[in-house]
Amino acid sequence: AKARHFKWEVGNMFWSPDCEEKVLIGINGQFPGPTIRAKAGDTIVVELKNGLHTEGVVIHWHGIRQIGTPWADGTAAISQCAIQPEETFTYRFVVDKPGTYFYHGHYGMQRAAGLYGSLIVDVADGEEEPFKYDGEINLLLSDWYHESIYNQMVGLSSSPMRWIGEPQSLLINGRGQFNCSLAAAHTPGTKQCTAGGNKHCAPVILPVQPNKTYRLRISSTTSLASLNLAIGNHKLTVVEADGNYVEPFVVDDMDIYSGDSYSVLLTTDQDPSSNYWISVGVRGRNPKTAPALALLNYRYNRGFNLPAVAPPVTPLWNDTAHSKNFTYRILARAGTPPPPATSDRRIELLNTQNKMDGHVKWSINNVSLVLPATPYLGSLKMGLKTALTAARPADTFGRAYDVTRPPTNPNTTTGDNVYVLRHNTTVDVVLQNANALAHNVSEVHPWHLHGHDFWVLGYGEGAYKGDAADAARLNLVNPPLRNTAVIFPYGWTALRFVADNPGVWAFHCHIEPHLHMGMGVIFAEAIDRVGKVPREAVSCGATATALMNGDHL
Ligand SMILES: O=C1O[C@H]([C@@H](O)CO)C(O)=C1O
Repeated sequence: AKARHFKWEVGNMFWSPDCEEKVLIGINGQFPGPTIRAKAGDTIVVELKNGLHTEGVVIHWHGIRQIGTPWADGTAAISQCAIQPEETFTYRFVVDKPGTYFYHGHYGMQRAAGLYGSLIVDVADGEEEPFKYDGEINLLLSDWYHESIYNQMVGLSSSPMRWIGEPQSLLINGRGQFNCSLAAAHTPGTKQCTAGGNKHCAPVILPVQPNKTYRLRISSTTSLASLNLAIGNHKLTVVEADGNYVEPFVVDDMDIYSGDSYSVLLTTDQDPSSNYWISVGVRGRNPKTAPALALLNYRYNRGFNLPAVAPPVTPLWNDTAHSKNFTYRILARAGTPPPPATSDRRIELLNTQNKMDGHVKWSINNVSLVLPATPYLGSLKMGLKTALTAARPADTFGRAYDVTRPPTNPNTTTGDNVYVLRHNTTVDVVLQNANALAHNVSEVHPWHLHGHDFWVLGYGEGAYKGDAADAARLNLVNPPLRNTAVIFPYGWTALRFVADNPGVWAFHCHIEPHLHMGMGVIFAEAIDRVGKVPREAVSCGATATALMNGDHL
């Protein structure tokens, strides 16, 4: 294992991801940010300089558990103080497990401003992946809005709320099409996009050799959109999800929610005289965004040789049965550690869209998450009295709540939503979906846990009752290990994890506007066992004051 050093500077820059020039947040003048490639067991060292003019920044290493380094998790107000303009913070952490990961901003809505990139961990020297392939292709998926994140945040926080709406384009490796289609010949009413030369928005062309097997690494850092990916004529064999091997299964198309990552194997066994479409479309919300297209370029065809046939059609956005069919097929590969047979605590989290003084919020057991001025990791480690508000949030919600209807009295409060977890306890979380404020609306929410993988024990329809029928829906034999799991409309999802990583960890809906509107909780885990927090992580707010007054970390 070795240490891999990176010197990065985050900055605003003009960029045209879909050929419309906007300002986004890039790294070292690149968008998306540089890809980190490492081997399992390596230490990653990123010296991150904040080159933004007037705001803080942090970077979260999505899927990396940060075992023993909770201060490097990159969550503003949770694990560290935001890095101020011109300041440098050094992230130092071990990538312990091979897999497909990514990194992104975790302060306000900076992820949606383009602050993201890929993080790929290969097996350690001398180890082998449990499947074979000849080459690799990386697909980092995102969605893109033409309105700045500042407009978006003000709109979401206003009364009445101004919703951000659907994205203007979907991006593949930071490139998308707006107001034109690569497949205009098959898409009535659209203009043909051109080859693009070296423009930021030049279409993605992925060269492959015939009769080989490729590992496609696919991850989604979308702000809002749930995606579906398909490749014309080709089947996909799913082998990895969120840095964990899954029992291989074959699909024609796959759903990818924000926060998910996958590896799929693709064999280039089709007619080599043609190129093939890679199509990424919207699921789960009535789409207003055109699919993003890229080209699988069989050598030695010209790269910009458009397929004669239409791109694969994205399944209907509200075909939830299709989504469930895909998700339920994801099971742990043989050899994955099974979950403990029982748990020590069950936390049931009812997700509701809600109102507060005319503002629209998302709340969890009727409390909407608000982050504090002083990050939790420092304030809890230093034992500051002001770290937590008086009441701990509830472990359950009223069984009488009707999840099939809008809230009868939409009236939420805000709170810190900090759940205190005891070291090495096994925790079950049941995420309960419900009807939103409007009638007959219940949305998909991908929940992401920091600091851990969890086993996805099962899914159910309607209200979770915790009875024998619900228990029978749980898989304790080969549930997949993941860090992101979806709750389907009007349904529930049950997770299990072991609280074996002291730190303060966010657990939240990965939809950027929903987190902004309060859709998350915090797990404060075995704080007394957290190691020495670096000063740079706590040099703000009440922890800075305490340090000046001679308190110790
Ligand atoms: O949080 C949300 O708000 C809007 C809508 O419910 C109100 O405009 C929407 O689609 C969300 O996901």
